Amino acid sequence: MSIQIIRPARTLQGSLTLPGDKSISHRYAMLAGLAEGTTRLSNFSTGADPHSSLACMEALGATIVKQDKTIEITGTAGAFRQPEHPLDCGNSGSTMRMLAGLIAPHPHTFTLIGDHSLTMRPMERIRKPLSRMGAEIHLTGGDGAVGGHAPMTIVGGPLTAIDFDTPIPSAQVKTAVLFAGLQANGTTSLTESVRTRDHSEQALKAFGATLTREGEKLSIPGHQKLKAIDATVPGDLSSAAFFLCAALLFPDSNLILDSLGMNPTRAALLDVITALGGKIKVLTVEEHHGELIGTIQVNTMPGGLKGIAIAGALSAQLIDELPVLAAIAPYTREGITIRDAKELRVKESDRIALVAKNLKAMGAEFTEYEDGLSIPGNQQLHGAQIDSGSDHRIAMAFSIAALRATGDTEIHGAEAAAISFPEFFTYLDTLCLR
Ligand SMILES: O=C(O)C1=C[C@@H](OP(=O)(O)O)[C@@H](O)[C@H](O)C1
Ligand SMILES: C=C(OP(=O)(O)O)C(=O)O
Repeated sequence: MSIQIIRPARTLQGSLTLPGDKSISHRYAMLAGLAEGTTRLSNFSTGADPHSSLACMEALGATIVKQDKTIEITGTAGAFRQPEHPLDCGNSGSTMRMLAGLIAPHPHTFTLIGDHSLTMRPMERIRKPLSRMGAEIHLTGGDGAVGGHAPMTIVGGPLTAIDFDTPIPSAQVKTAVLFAGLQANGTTSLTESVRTRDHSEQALKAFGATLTREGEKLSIPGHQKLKAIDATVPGDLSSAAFFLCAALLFPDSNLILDSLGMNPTRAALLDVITALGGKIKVLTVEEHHGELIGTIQVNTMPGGLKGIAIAGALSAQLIDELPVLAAIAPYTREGITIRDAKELRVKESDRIALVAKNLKAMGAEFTEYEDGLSIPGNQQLHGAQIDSGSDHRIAMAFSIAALRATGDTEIHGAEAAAISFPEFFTYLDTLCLR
């Protein structure tokens, strides 16, 4: 396990191009693997998770050529092969859940495995709709709080369209159903309880699929064929979140981020940054395959950080950014409250418990709830030993809290950052002035 030492900083300045978005990279990798022809993707995510998706595509018969951040994927033209070994999804919930929907219509038996963390995560949420469509899915366990989990076996075959109402807000569950519906008999419809990130809808259209939305109802006809694309993956806003929050901590910070993904279903963080007292200037914005890509400049307004209450749909839309928002909450004036975020307990770690443990280590006061945290403002944190719990977002979130603490902070298990953002510590060092 590696330890990274973070020293307090004086301010944060510079400009960055972020590596490609993790969510979009997964989807492009999977749809390219199913499509006919060779897809060329530049600025593909450098995180380990989307590379787990690529490895699964290779095991299913796609040909992958990697050259730095450019990836060429020659697809299977709709016919995945029987893999020789279990499909290893590593640490990636996105890979396991979305892949399940993609492969379930194929006439093979698939075993999906993952690391210790992924093996603890709930999979019943995708088993339910996919088995309603006719897939035979066996999960492990099922009695504990999490319910059935990996290893998962899928006995694939022809599927039938369903009408599905998503009980929990999850873009991964939505995607599993859409990817299965794309290849099923009939038209599959899906209504979301909360509108989650729409990268799958945009990606499906980019690869040539038909998909419609009427109000909150999405419909996808089955038996559709996909065609390869050329695309550039926008910079990852959830990775940018760490530097955006760091910029808020210092009065004279100045941060420019270019080629950044700004999909409106993903960009709630930009509104939160503004509400907290950050000033965001959008310098450019363009659209590519349905995704907005822009350049933004972030500064702080005089008067310090306000506070915010995050609840309801906003919690779902900000789900991956909540750990870093919680980590900077003590430095705000009014504090930050996060509710309706129970999902955080079943991510790569129990993120509510780990945020609480690490805030406490740094000397903060807070209240922990089953579905969130309330963290008062006007608190000075001190350097501490941070436990990442092998969770990338926890390792990075507390590196940001450390920038305004008194004394140095040790991030234990810092290597976890590579799951989504291997360059994180190098970029942080470049941007921080001490
Ligand atoms: O669809 C996606 O790419 C993701 C959806 C979210 O998970 P859920 O679908 O479980 O909410 C998020 O936490 C994850 O990092 C990526
Ligand atoms: C929850 C995350 O990813 P996944 O569900 O794909 O493991 C994340 O990146 O924070």
